[in-house]
Amino acid sequence: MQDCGVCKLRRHTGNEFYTQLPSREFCTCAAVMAAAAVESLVLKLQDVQAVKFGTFKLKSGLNSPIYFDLRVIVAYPDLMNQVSALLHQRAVETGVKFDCVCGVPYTALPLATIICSTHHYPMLIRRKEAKDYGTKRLIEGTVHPGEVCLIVEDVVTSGSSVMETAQELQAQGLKVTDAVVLLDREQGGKERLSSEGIALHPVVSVSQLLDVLLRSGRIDQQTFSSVEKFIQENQTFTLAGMKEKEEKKNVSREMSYSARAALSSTHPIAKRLFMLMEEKRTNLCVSADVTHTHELLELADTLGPLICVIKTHVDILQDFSSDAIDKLKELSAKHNFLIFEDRKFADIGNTVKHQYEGGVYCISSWSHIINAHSVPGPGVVAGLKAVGRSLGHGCLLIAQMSSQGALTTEQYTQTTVKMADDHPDFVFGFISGSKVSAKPEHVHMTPGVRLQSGGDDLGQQYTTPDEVIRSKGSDVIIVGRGILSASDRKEEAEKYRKAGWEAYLSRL
Ligand SMILES: O=c1ccn([C@@H]2O[C@H](COP(=O)(O)O)[C@@H](O)[C@H]2O)c(=O)[nH]1
Repeated sequence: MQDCGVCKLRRHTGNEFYTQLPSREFCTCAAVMAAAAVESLVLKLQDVQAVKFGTFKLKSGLNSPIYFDLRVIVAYPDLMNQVSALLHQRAVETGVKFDCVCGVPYTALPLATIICSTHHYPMLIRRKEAKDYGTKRLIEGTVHPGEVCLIVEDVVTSGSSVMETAQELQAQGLKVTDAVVLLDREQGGKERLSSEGIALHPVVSVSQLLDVLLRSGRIDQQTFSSVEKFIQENQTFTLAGMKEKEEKKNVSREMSYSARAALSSTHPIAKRLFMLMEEKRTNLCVSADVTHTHELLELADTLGPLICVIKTHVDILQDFSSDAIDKLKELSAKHNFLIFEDRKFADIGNTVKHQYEGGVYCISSWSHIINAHSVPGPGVVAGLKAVGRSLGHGCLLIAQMSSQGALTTEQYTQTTVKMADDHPDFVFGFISGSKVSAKPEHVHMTPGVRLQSGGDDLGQQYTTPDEVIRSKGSDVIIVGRGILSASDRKEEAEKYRKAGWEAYLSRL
């Protein structure tokens, strides 16, 4: 029986696991066992040349007296298992609650795989670059928006790789609160991540590593001191830098429509819409809820230069004709706006396919954009996609409704977003009261807009253009009676165009 130098308790050392502390006392307490595990790990890492001393040019251009190359450990299965176990243990010790795990590409990918396979967590894989075919996803695996994802990394210097992965996950609606890392170089990564709301939990810090190597005679005092000095003098995160970044963040909070058009993952219809919005300086969609085709065409011609989209309810036209539709298509080309038939498909895939393609209206032959409720499940999208995708059309899913008492709950909205994520080749955005997807390629269009908030006597609720675009983060205002009931529709439409556009500019 001896006293433990760490926990101060008297413990048996007999046949149990023990380690020799620097103070030459023995113990089996958890803290000492952890210290022993770290010590054994550090020595093994040096044995396999994952830790090197000398002069190494870093990505930043700096010459470093220490270099970590954790890629080599894939050649040592036992070490891979040991590292994975320690990373997992670190996450458990910190009490982090998480639903899934994502490794930072590439070195941490096999580590995350071992953790997930051993402890039965669903894993997500982050691609460094999107494929230019297939789904074009940047995150592979099943994403459940709202779930918490734990990030796993091998080495952290500035924290930027962890941050990039966190941003991709967050863009999919996941929460990222914690990251576990094998080795923290203590150069500001922890502080930087903490400033972004992510707690970093290292298994070993560079100071611990240097201590172990010095104590075990693997490095001399001079090497120890030169690395310590390098770390102190090469911090990547400062309070001044953070303040500057905060200031920049406040100035530039949102991506422009044109930047979003340029993203490779943006759907062709969304690209066209973003580009024409920027070109025409308008995010106004007029809801042409009129009952005669002459009025529809007059509206399209008069308001054409002021709008990005004309929204129709073709089934309220009393004199629908394919001739009128041909004229509407001509006006769409003349004034460069898109046509959106607000049909709100909501049936099984086979039925919506017929409704979209055939019947009296042959919607797929003239409408660039259609929309659908997600309530029937993914079949509704599959049915519409079977018709519209090859025609280059796109679909908006109804994630929220503007009417009082709408049944579009938070969970319904999230499931709708997931459905959109599963069909990026056809669904390019949402009908919603606010931004429901963090993906910049998604377009959000909001109905129930008027210059004065309020409502009608049938449950419609109105929000102002500024509130919709600036505060709620939507992209397009859909205005019907706000314009249609004005004595001068063109003058009124210009007021909405201006209000919507100024709100957009204010968030850039
Ligand atoms: O949640 C929704 C979805 C669609 N609409 C449609 O938008 C217009 C709004 O017309 P206003 O005259 O501006 O109220 C109309 O065509 C609705 O069918 C919506 O209002 N809310």
